[in-house]
Amino acid sequence: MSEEEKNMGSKPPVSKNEELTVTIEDLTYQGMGVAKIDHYPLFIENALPTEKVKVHVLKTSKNYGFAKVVERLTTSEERVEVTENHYLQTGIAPLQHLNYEAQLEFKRNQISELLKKVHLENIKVAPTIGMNEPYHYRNKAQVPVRLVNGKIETGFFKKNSHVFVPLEDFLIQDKRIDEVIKEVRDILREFNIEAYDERKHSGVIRHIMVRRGYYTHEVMVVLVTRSKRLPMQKQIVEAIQKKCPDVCSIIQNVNQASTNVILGKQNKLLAGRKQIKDQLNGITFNISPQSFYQVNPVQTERLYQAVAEGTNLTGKETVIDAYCGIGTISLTLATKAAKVYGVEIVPEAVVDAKLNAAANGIENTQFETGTAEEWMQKWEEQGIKPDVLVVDPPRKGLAESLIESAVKMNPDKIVYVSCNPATLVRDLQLFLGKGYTIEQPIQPVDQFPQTTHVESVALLQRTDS
Ligand SMILES: C[S@@+](CC[C@H](N)C(=O)[O-])C[C@H]1O[C@@H](n2cnc3c(N)ncnc32)[C@H](O)[C@@H]1O
Repeated sequence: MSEEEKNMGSKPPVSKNEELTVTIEDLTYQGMGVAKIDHYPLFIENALPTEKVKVHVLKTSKNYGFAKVVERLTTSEERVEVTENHYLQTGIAPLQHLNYEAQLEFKRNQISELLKKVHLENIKVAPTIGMNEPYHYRNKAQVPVRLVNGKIETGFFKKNSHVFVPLEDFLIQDKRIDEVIKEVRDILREFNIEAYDERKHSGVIRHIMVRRGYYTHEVMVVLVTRSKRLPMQKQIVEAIQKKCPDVCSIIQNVNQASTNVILGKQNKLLAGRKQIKDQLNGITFNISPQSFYQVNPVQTERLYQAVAEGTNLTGKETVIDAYCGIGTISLTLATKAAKVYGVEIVPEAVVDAKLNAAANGIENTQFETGTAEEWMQKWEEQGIKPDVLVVDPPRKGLAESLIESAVKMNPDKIVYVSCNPATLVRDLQLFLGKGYTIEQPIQPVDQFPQTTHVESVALLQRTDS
């Protein structure tokens, strides 16, 4: 039994409001410092391994507690001095205080540690591919709009609270997106448009969403409203077009539900086009408001290059791209394959994927709307035999049923693109038990600098191939 397990159930060795001096031993996957008092973990924001800190205990439970730094007594060599605490407090940039080299290592290490836990330390993890400029990279922003001191503001909420922090520089968003948000906010102020009030479920504007093409510079503005009607619609649209000539799509999205989900189902095109365009590795993509599109274009090109290297296509292969979004991976691979099948659950994204294939003159793709689980089974029953399967699931990873269909289809290679190392390692174990092996290091690619998110690519190969 470990010391932690022995302590479980006994009274915590610290109590709320106590002040004590501790040394940080570790960093959690959420970027919090960990200090141990008699093996009892205290989680502390803005504290890095090796640092000695005086802390105030905020909360204790049976097995762990939370504390905040009162004074930092020693400073880690890996610390970046942060003058603006908002990005840590709102969770926009929970690793902002850790230097970038150390962030990249933190991400690589997360995957290695998870592999070690399940005795797969023989699988290597390559150094994380990082960015030269790890700020202002996001091509999409979804910013809440609230009334603060009688004024409409855009910003973010402090973590786990209803405290709203107005912001103008969002640190990790494309700078032009920040400017457009400010312009739109000012226009909403000018026309006295009401901000959403979540307690009363009243008001008009809930969020401003902005997307910008990295290569095309085309901008989409989505005004997410609680009400079906957008007062002063014509004037607002004209003002946005006048102030921001790069905006080529203005959409109203209606979300009447009391929910944290940002977008509702209904889009009304107010001006311009329903989609904006962007490019990745020389291929043009149309992007609708609801469609998933990787948020870091510079790193996405590197991510997709890692996928393409893993597949090592010769032009003869049949490929399945499960969880294909708007077909970005499918179309990247289609020029090097005989046929690519894609499946995606969001209908708008499938419309985009088909449009994208046509717009790029790519004729060897077939996109289906539905769940990857159901379509993998259908394709398996239809006798489709992929040489390569690419999976790029959401954080929850793969369903066991999909893994079963995949194994029955017996592809030579499975390229697993993951945004969650925990589910990646869980799923890899299942494939390893079913005739697949991993010979090449897993490749992390830093899609989300300053945050704790970890993206990586793993290549599974059939043992008898
Ligand atoms: C991480 S994204 C990857 C998209 C695409 N490969 C890319 O790089 O842009 C995952 C995608 O899976 C879709 N999705 C989620 N659950 C799904 C399911 N059960 N079946 C098919 N697609 C699903 C999401 O809508 C999203 O587009």
